[in-house]
Amino acid sequence: MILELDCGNSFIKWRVLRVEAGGLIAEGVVDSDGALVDGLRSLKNVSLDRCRLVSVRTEDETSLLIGLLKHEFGVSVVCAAPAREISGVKNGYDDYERLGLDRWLAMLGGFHLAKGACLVLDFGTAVTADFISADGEHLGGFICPGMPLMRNQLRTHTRKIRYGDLAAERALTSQAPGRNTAEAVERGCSLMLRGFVLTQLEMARSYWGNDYSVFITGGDAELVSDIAPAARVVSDLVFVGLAMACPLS
Ligand SMILES: Nc1ncnc2c1ncn2[C@@H]1O[C@H](COP(=O)(O)OP(=O)(O)OP(=O)(O)O)[C@@H](O)[C@H]1O
Ligand SMILES: CC(C)(CO)[C@@H](O)C(=O)NCCC(=O)O
Ligand SMILES: [K+]
Repeated sequence: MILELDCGNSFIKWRVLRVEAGGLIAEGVVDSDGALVDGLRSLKNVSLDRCRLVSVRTEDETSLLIGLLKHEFGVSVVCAAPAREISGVKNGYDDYERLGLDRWLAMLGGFHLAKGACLVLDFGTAVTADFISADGEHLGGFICPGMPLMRNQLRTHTRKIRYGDLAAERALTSQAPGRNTAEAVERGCSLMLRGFVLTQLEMARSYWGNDYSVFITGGDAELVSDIAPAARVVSDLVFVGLAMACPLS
């Protein structure tokens, strides 16, 4: 069985697949290396042989996790690495090694599924947009704060913006102007993301007319998916790209 990991800035998304049929055996989201090991240990009838992972964490943090996985489960680990070109997608950064690997893999996955021009939007801790033309050329992208960062900046830099998780969750059941702090902040930030999506769609249309696909991924995808009805929400887009960048040899 193969363990796949997407190590983001706040969470580690993991899943276990059967090697032959590629069938999903288990999956989860955890907030620490320790919680990952505990989660994997608790699985019944699972024996891990190999692991492939992508990380946007520091080299030290990633090495620590790889060491832990080797020690705990005896797996061999392959790590996605920066590349100038994979599967017809050409990295558009001036310095290709600087492009976030989660963005790169989501782009590979998107272009593979679209078989044409595409816009890839990821709503995680950070929000990213990337444009890939029909010939696989990465035109570049955008990075801005995601929902958790926007919310926390407001909390950190004001005295009186304070509310709990339950209020936050309740606030997001509507888009109407807020009548309390939680509603005002949660809906305000949600509208920032939705406005961002509309701007990206406009830009894509200016490049490609109607001839492009949109992919939305990341933990907060559901906050914006209805603003782009033609978009495909693909929660495992990074894993699609991970399999392309790190095929089982
Ligand atoms: N099951 C879940 N577990 C954790 N976060 C979730 C879940 N479902 C939705 N979210 C939301 O997703 C966001 C985090 O997104 P995601 O997990 O894609 O990225 P991340 O690992 O934090 O960051 P990065 O963009 O660096 O990969 C948070 O705002 C969180 O509230
Ligand atoms: C932008 C994030 C944080 C999104 O997860 C990640 O892709 C990253 O750390 N990227 C490096 C910077 C860049 O892509 O230009
Ligand atoms: K991500």
